[in-house]
Amino acid sequence: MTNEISVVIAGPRGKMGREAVKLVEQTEGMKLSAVIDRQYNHNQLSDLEGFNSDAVIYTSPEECFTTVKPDVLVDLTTPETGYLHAKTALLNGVRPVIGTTGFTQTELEELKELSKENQLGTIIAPNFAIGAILMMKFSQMAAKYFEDVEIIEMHHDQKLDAPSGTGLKTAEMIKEQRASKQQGHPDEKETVTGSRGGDIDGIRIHSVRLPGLVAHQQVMFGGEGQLLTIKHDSHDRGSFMSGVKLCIHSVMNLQELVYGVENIID
Ligand SMILES: NC(=O)C1=CN([C@@H]2O[C@H](COP(=O)(O)OP(=O)(O)OC[C@H]3O[C@@H](n4cnc5c(N)ncnc54)[C@H](OP(=O)(O)O)[C@@H]3O)[C@@H](O)[C@H]2O)C=CC1
Ligand SMILES: O=C(O)C1=N[C@H](C(=O)O)C[C@H](O)C1
Repeated sequence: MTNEISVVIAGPRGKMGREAVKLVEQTEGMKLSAVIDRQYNHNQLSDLEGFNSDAVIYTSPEECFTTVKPDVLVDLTTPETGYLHAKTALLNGVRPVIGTTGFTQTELEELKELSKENQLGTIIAPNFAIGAILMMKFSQMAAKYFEDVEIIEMHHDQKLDAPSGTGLKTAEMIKEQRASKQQGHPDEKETVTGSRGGDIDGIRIHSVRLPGLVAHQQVMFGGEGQLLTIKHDSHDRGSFMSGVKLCIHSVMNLQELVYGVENIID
């Protein structure tokens, strides 16, 4: 009989997945029981360069969950795959911790329902870094006093989704705080489509993608004669790992879906 949390990681060869594999392997009380990868079915992770874990690789999430029966799935893949993995996990008694971003509102709602029906915790974490979570919370606070705000999120050029999960969540949190407003001049016109960025209830959001970046965001509030900028930078993916660890522990005690790590740190 062991009290270890049995964890499966999907996307172990990815930039985040590699860090998460190290984290789980190095954390007392957690065991990396298997990984889900679209290649290398039934190999051991240690067959791949850079890994020394004896965790077995599965290409089929269903086979993985029914064979291994883990407690938690940590997904760090792509939007379509992450959604399928989360759904399959919930249907097989496994609690998802989802770092993957880019889910649609309908997908989020569906996972919320499934989580509730199965009384299994799920955490959807647009950003695991404590600094980014605070940036979102501070922005929500500031929105009470400044109604004009624009978000600039900046990421590496391999990112698939735009805007980022963090940018979207920041806008949603600000929206909860401020009255709806269309910003800028009422007659403004874009002479180049997209110049004013995305529009979330009047909040403008701009996505920058450049090699050399990791994950960065600034939230700019403008008022009479003043500008408030709230900014966060992740310079490397180690910044996300304490949040991943917290979520693996927290999801064990949840019976429903929680969207945003800010809801579990308080
Ligand atoms: N919540 C947070 O704090 C953070 C979230 N993220 C999010 O995590 C996700 C992963 O990011 P990152 O590690 O940078 O991305 P990478 O592209 O480096 O890694 C993605 C991994 O997913 C695998 N993958 C892709 N498609 C499939 C598929 N169809 N089935 C199974 N596996 C698949 C890839 O395998 P292959 O090599 O075969 O393509 C790869 O190993 C993104 O959604 C990103 O936005 C990132 C950082 C922080
Ligand atoms: O793809 C990334 O890299 C990141 N994705 C997340 C997001 O979409 O907000 C979190 C962080 O910004 C890094």
